[in-house]
Amino acid sequence: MHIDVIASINEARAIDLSQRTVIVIDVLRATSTIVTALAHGASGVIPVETIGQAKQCAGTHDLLGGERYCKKIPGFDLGNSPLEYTGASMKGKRIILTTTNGTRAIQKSLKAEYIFAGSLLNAKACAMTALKLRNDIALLCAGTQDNFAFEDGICAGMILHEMLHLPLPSELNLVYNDLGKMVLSAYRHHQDNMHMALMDCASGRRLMKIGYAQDIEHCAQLNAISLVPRFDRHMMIPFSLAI
Ligand SMILES: O=C(O)[C@H](CS(=O)(=O)O)OP(=O)(O)O
Ligand SMILES: [Mg+2]
Repeated sequence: MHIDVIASINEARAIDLSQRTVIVIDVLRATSTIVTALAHGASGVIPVETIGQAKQCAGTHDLLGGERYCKKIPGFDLGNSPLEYTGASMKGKRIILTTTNGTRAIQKSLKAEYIFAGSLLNAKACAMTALKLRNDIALLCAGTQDNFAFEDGICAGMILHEMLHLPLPSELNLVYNDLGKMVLSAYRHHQDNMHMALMDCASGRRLMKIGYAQDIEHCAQLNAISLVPRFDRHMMIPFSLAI
C-alpha cells in the first residue's frame, strides 16, 4: 500500500487521487474544528470554498461558520475556532464552513474515493480507518496559502507513525514517499511537546498574536477524539464502515 504525503493543495494537482483514500489535514484550524464539531453532536459540516457559496447553502436552521484572515466573517454565527464548536449548542446542528485553506483542500480532493478530515485530535482513528479500506492513501496537508505548513506536516507524520504501530497483516507492506520519511521523524522529535511545537510555528504564532492561544492548546491534543469525519454527499459526517 502506497502512502504519499502531499505538501500543499498546489502539489495535489500533480497526483491522481481517484481510487485513493485522502486524509485532508489542516490542524490550525479547519479539520480540528470539523472533528470537534462532530464530536460534540453536530449533524454535519458542509465545507465550501467561498463566502457566497456558504450563504447560498445555509438553510434557516443551519449555522454559518468560517474565517478570513483568521477572523470570523461578518454576519456569520461562528468563526474557525474549534472551541466555538463545543458544548450542547452543537447538538443536531448542520454547519456550513468556509476557511482559507482547509475547506479548499477538501474541495480539491473530490476525485478521491474516500475523503477524511484528519488532525492531531483524531490521528490514530484516521490511521486505522484508512488502512482498513486498503486503498492507496494520500495525506494532503492543506498548508497556508499554497505553502507547506509545519503543523499539517507534523500531523501527517503522526498519522504515518500510528499506521506503522498498528498490527498489520503480513501481506500489507506500507511504502511511503520521501516527504513521509521527513514528517515521520519530525513528528517523533516533537511528539512529547506538541503544544510547544505548535506555538512556535508560523500559523501558531499568527493565531497567538490575535488571541487564539487556547485554540492551539486544543488542537495540540493527541488522539483525544476517535471519530473520523468523512466527506459524503457534500457534507462531512462521522464515518462508519457499516455505511
Ligand atoms: O483560521 C485559520 O486557522 C486559518 C486561517 S490562516 O490561514 O491562518 O489565515 O484557516 P485554515 O483554513 O483553518 O487554515
Ligand atoms: Mg491551516
